[in-house]
Amino acid sequence: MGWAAAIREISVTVVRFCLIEGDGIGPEVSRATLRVLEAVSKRFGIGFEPVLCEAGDEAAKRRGSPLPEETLRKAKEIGIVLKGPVGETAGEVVTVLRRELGTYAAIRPAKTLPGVSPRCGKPLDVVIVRELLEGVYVQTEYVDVVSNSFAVALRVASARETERVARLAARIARGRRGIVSIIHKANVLHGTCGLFRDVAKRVLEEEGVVVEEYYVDAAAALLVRTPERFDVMLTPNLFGDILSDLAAELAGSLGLSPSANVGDKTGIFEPVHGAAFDIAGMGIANPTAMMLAAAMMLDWLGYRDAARAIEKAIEDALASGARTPDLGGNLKTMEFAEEVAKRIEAGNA
Ligand SMILES: NC(=O)c1ccc[n+]([C@@H]2O[C@H](COP(=O)([O-])OP(=O)(O)OC[C@H]3O[C@@H](n4cnc5c(N)ncnc54)[C@H](O)[C@@H]3O)[C@@H](O)[C@H]2O)c1
Ligand SMILES: CC(C)[C@H](C(=O)O)[C@@H](O)C(=O)O
Repeated sequence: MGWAAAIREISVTVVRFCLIEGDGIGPEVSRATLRVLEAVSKRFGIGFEPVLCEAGDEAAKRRGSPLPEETLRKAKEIGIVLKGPVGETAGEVVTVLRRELGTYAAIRPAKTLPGVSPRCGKPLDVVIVRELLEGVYVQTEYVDVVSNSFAVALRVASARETERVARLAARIARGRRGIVSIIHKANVLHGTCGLFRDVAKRVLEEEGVVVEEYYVDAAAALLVRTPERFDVMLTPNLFGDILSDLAAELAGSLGLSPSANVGDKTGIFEPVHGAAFDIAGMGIANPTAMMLAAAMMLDWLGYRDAARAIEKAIEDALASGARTPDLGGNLKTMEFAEEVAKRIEAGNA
């Protein structure tokens, strides 16, 4: 995907990572992704050492906590997490992991892949760069417990976090069309969105990329009407959450988009989608987003060829007509995984 070179360049022979399978379809897309990593291992000789860590709704039932102490300790010690979606406890797992590992930006590509019909009639190819530690995600809320009729949430924006996520967006943009669209709502939220817009604009101009800005409501409409006008979209936390689901679905399916949540030396790689309880246990979930999350992990670690092989095998499988029901096909999750894995093993992806 060409974004990682600017972030980190390390070389390891065995990739040790925490694997959180999660809830709902999480274990299904995780198993499919492990099959693809097995193929990568055969083809490229990279060793993988997934350290199974529990987190999510099931962990809460079994261990009394959605994010057991042991999981948090291992995640911080290893610093690399590949995770499936968790369920209703996401607010106690995902947001805490992001804060504890200091992953300040979510890089969320949404791209219409070969043979996939975009939902808006036009292909989409955008990267959402989402600030990931601030906004309302500081999760500081006050409820008037006496009347139970009033609640207030804190929203945080700092120059420091805005600046580093903007510098990352600029680096990503330089490897693409050189344009960053700042998404905000500074016409109403003069303080928080105003700061985000002003700091981001200054930094992006310093970085020498073309800067555009859009109010988030219009950006949502324009993403559907004229997706080609966007390339890299830099967003505050909550807007990025919403727009990345929209972009993934417009590109073809929520099952297609990965997220690389990166810190200075830590990374959490996950699909954008959730636990999809409505289809869990049916073996029909699209594992592409989680496979692409694994590809982003490899890219970030410096294994460009292996990452590209996963992307190419997915593209080739889709182009050949292999697809899961969300894309109008009838393949099961593991059948699609086999289509991808065999292309990697054969060496023609
Ligand atoms: N990062 C995370 O761990 C994460 C992210 C989002 C939601 N969640 C959690 O997931 C649970 C369900 O959330 P939701 O229903 O709002 O959103 P969702 O993303 O799970 O599902 C929305 C719709 O998209 C479909 N879908 C999602 N992923 C798919 C895939 N890979 N293949 C095919 N179809 C797919 C689902 O079937 C559903 O119709 C909630 O408990 C939520 O808290 C977790
Ligand atoms: C589940 C939730 C905590 C999470 C978020 O809001 O960030 C999810 O929607 C995402 O996009 O990763």
